[in-house]
Amino acid sequence: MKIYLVTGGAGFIGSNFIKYMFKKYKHIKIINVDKLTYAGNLENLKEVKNHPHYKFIKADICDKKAIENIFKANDIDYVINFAAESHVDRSIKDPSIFAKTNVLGTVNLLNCAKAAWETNNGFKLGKKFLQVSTDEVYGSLENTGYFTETSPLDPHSPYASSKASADLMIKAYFDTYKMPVNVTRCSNNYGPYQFPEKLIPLMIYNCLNKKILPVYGDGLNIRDWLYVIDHCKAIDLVIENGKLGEIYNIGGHNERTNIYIVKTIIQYIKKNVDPTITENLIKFVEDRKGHDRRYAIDPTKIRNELGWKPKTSFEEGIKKTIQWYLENNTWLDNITSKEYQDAYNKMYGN
Ligand SMILES: Cc1cn([C@H]2C[C@H](O)[C@@H](COP(=O)(O)OP(=O)(O)O[C@H]3O[C@H](CO)[C@@H](O)[C@H](O)[C@H]3O)O2)c(=O)[nH]c1=O
Repeated sequence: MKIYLVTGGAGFIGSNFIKYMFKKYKHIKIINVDKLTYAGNLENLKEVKNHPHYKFIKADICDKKAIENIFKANDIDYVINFAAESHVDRSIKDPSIFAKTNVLGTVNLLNCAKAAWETNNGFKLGKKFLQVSTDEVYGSLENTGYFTETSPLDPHSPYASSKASADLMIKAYFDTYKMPVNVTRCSNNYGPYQFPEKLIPLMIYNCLNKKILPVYGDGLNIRDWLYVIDHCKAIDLVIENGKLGEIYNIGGHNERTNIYIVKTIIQYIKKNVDPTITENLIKFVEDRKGHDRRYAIDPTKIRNELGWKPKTSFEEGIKKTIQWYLENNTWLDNITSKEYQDAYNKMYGN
């Protein structure tokens, strides 16, 4: 039975991944290591918490002893490193924790995996370390063009730079030690269980609560949106068939401006939930510092090499997502408790 060590599995993408994998495979074991920061929530995993092949360990990926012990106690086959500080605005306010978790945490995981997997004749067969990275490492595009795996690294925010640094450490472990690794670089994800600091869940939550919808700058920045389950499928394929040492870009050609996203959410909620909601809730606020203009992924490589293609269109995915937040308002209420409210009130008033 293959054993997966999933880090950050209590977060948005990690928890969706664990549930996806247990649905798809009967005979796998998953160990979920999560520090449970504000963005991690065991509620996200309630469906699998009693699964006989699932184990949760509360630990920080920077903690050498804790991670070493996991490798000593289990013959881990795959590491999927989701654990990261992921929010750009937070990184602009306080970069240090991004450098620590995203860079040093990754290096600690690499060292522990290397120690467990390396023999005198190279690495044990069948092992793999998959680093879950981001399209933000490529920087920003103007109106045309796409990021490919060979686009130069040009990160701008402390978050993006920390992820690019981690990617380069992965490269070093492949080039120097021939460690079995892959890097995936995905575009913006959305879907159930996303913490409401990111654009889509924040706008849904605020709209439902008739709060201001803060749009940065002119609202014309573009992101390439992918439904989270399509990302999970891509990661599974890269673990199974990705060529060692390779990078795979993941994206579904769903480019939308931020203002389009916000208006789509308003229209859906107005039509289906509360007819009194209007676009008057939109407030154009000060732009994010160093705000990247456009991200757009060229997914040709993963499509041609591994046969991946996204299943969920943006129109379908956004409806499913809004509907999920509507049906799970207790999840939202719990998660948007004190920390969120304090931050919101500080920025925009009550
Ligand atoms: C939170 C918020 C965001 N925005 C804008 C900023 C961006 O142009 C866009 C999306 O913002 P965010 O949801 O923070 O996502 P973004 O900065 O693109 O980064 C996300 O997508 C990346 C992948 O591209 C991931 O690596 C990051 O972890 C993830 O946070 O919406 C607003 O206009 N108002 C807001 O309140």
